[in-house]
Amino acid sequence: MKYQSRKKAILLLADGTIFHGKAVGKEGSAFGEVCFNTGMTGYQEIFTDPSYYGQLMVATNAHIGNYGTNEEEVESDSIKIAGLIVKNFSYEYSRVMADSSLQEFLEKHNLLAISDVDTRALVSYIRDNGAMNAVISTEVDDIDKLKKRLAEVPDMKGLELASKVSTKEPYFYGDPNATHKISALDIGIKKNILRNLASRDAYIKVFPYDATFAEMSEWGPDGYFLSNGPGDPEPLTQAIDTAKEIIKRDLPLFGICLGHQVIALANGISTYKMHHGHRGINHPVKNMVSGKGEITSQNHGFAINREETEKHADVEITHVHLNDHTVAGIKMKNKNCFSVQYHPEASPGPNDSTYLFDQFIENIKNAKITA
Ligand SMILES: NC(=O)CC[C@H](N)C(=O)O
Repeated sequence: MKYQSRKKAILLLADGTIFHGKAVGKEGSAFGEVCFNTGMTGYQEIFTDPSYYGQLMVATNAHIGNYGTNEEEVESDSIKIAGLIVKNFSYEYSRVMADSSLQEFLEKHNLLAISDVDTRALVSYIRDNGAMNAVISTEVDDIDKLKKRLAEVPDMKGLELASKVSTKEPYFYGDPNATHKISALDIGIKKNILRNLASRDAYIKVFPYDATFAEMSEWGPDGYFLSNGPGDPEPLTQAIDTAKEIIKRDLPLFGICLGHQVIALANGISTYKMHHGHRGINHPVKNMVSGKGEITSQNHGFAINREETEKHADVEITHVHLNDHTVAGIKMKNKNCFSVQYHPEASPGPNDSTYLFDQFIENIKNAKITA
């Protein structure tokens, strides 16, 4: 499509600020919470990551689309972001492994994207003013109408979204003859987590977001996993109860991101909405046990309360985010339970934290020995 022929588009923030751009292809309006990701690569994985459900994603990388898309590089079966905001959109692409252009991929999934936005100014605006609801739209002639519709979009704080992305029915993943059986609660699970578990000799049964402990334990799993996912963790009352039941019985439990927040809530530690969150693939984390640094992939807008965690008798902080000293990982002192706020299954990398999957499998093996 010719640059000149593209329709005008805007990004309107909830505080009334407007950024100008052009429609990439499709016309219309898309609403959500605006957030930015600083990763230089991995756009297709980001768009399909269920944790982004309900969010308008700004890519800080100045060129998006230039390496096309590949059917296999998805974290779920559809695009989960609510809309896309970029600086330069590449209609052309070049990569041996690519099977289509990003434009075709967006069209197939019916996603609204706008380009030619001053994303550097936009990102520093979000950094200064915090994450907020916004709309991207080609309906630029009636801003007041857009403002009214935007005012009706619910706040991310308090929003339960896991039910929108979770599987409706339980399903199995991996080799049925694998050594370890794991029950995973799908509150927005990424495919690469399942790949990481299955590649460590595990067979996984994935359950809907509201599965009870009785349902998850019925097939006799060796360990339990709580996934990443979108929205505020606090309204996930059933998931929190299920976590409590697993913890009470001291069964092997591992949680990632939203799953980590659910484990904290199950321990009575509160969560809060961050100013603008962490989204990128170069976030520095310190492992407080080994003293080593890890470069990690992150994607979260909520975090667990650090003071409450420090004071907690049964919970220990194992990982800290080095930019803002928020809690990046915990373990329970006398239970077989640990979790991280970041993404050890990062794809594309970094792969510094994949040892956490090995640790989970070790925990499962040890529990089998002592059982
Ligand atoms: N990646 C995730 O699991 C994100 C968890 C949660 N929705 C948050 O924004 O903090």
